Amino acid sequence: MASAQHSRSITVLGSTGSIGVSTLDVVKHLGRETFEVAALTGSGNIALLAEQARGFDAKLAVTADESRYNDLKDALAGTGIQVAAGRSGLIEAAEMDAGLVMAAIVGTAGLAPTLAAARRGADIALANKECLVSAGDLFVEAVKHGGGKLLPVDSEHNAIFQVLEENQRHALERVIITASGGPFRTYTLEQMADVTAEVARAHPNWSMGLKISIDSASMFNKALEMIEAKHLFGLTPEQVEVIVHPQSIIHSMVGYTDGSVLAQLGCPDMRTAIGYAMQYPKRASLPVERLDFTKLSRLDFEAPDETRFPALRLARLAMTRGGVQGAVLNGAKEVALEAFIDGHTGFLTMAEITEKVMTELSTLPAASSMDDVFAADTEARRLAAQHIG
Ligand SMILES: NC(=O)C1=CN([C@@H]2O[C@H](COP(=O)(O)OP(=O)(O)OC[C@H]3O[C@@H](n4cnc5c(N)ncnc54)[C@H](OP(=O)(O)O)[C@@H]3O)[C@@H](O)[C@H]2O)C=CC1
Ligand SMILES: CC(=O)[C@@H](O)[C@H](O)COP(=O)(O)O
Ligand SMILES: [Mn+2]
Repeated sequence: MASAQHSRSITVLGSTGSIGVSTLDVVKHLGRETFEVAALTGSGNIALLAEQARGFDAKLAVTADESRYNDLKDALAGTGIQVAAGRSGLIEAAEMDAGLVMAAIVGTAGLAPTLAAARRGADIALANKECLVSAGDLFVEAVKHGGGKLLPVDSEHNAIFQVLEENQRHALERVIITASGGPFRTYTLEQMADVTAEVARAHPNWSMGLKISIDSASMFNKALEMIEAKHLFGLTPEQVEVIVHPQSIIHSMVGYTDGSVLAQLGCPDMRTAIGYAMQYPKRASLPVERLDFTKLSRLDFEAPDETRFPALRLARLAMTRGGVQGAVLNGAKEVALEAFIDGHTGFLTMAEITEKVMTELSTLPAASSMDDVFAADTEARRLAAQHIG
């Protein structure tokens, strides 16, 4: 007799964002018998958060924005769904008893709640690359210590995770991370100098949140992903390669010592990576577009240009220096990115500011605890804000 399947409980941190919405779409597709929703968190988009909480029968809904607590409370009045707000609300959501937590808050704001989930032993489906960029091996250790699995969601890392067999790790030579090159792949530095956030956010292949879209345009997204790969897969900086692949069909590759290169391909739809992380080690059946090779005219590859996209060089510097340099790079970049979005600084200035701060904080000692990571992040933000003026 077939045994009844118990559904797994999932919490989605950042459910109102691009990854969050795709995650709930996968949850809906897989059905109640596969996943039930524990907690959902958002920030400013209260209407969507309340709609999701009702639709998925969540136990808890949290807005990160304390000033919106009453709005959320009103929107969920009479439903029996618990409501919370602010940093403590995010931690409450992360600490609820869900076996799987999708970490899809954008930026360093995602680190503390994701850590809380990791420490209590949840499996972490990790979209929030900033956790690994800032906290590096300390974050990996926290997940290991908690006893949960670390399941990469970022498309490139999910691709590597799909093709990297644990019993072949001894023969792993390199990972080759693909980069679309973003909307300014063919621009000169002069052309990039005057671009606006509105133009920079238009990614050629992926539909994503505002910040990661602009990071793709500056290739800071790829810079973060290089550092993310180093920590996720225990690589040396030299083992992390980047290749520009404008079509975003190959999501990344693994090169072995026998010369073999294994790749994962698919249409650019995050539900594939999300579904793989959610159902690992099984595979879900998902309603995503299938690759039609007869319609793919070509797959192109170009060497990355670190002069036009200095973020890549800064990532290599951060990886080589080690310690808290990832936190410094990311903290400074986040402040510069906000300033660019608000029209207070230029597109190219983002890398200039980040590099200045990395130079100023180049001798910070390695982190022995998360407090050191948060301190490095705070100091990088303070200096970046000073440079912006
Ligand atoms: N989008 C993508 O395809 C991919 C994204 N990623 C990574 O996943 C993460 C999420 O990206 P994405 O979904 O695009 O981002 P979005 O901007 O679309 O969504 C961000 C989510 O975080 C919430 N949020 C915003 N600010 C805060 C805060 N201060 N505290 C707590 N929650 C907050 C937002 O709430 P609200 O909207 O209600 O304000 C929203 O739920 C990022 O780290 C990104 O780099 C990685 C690979 C691909
Ligand atoms: C979908 C995803 O994982 C993004 O990180 C995407 O890869 C961005 O594309 P590029 O940074 O390569 O332009
Ligand atoms: Mn990615």
